Amino acid sequence: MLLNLQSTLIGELLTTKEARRRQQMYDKLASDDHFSSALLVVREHLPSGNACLRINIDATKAGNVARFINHSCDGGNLSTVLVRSSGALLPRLCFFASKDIKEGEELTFSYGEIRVQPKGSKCFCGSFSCLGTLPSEHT
Ligand SMILES: C[S@@+](CC[C@H](N)C(=O)[O-])C[C@H]1O[C@@H](n2cnc3c(N)ncnc32)[C@H](O)[C@@H]1O
Repeated sequence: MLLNLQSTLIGELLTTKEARRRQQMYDKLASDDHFSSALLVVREHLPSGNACLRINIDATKAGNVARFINHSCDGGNLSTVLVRSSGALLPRLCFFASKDIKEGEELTFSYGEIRVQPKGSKCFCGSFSCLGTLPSEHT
């Protein structure tokens, strides 16, 4: 069976100041193996490369099923797209299947390319292109 998947990430919308505060707190808690955060910083870029929009979505405490999607270094089987609906102040971060997904297959996407903490949290994506650590950026 092939899935036709479309989902939106729901979570708290944070100011950048609050996102930075929480990220520091989550990094400390991450030393405990049982803690997992779901704070995503989405940046939209102009063709010049400059960021023109930043959205901080924290689904750690309140969110929907999309908060359980793990990272894969090979890009996974989902793509993220910012979708704008007329009348909405902010775009929504939506996930679309980027390839055929078999029943029971784990849903994954790439959390990003940058790793500012080379000895950061270990990545267990298991893909051939796994870099060994999860993506990390200065928030
Ligand atoms: C959005 S949550 C994903 C769901 C999470 N695994 C859970 O069970 O709640 C993001 C967190 O999951 C963990 N995670 C996601 N992808 C991972 C991977 N490839 N390897 C190791 N941990 C991962 C990290 O702790 C990360 O901060």
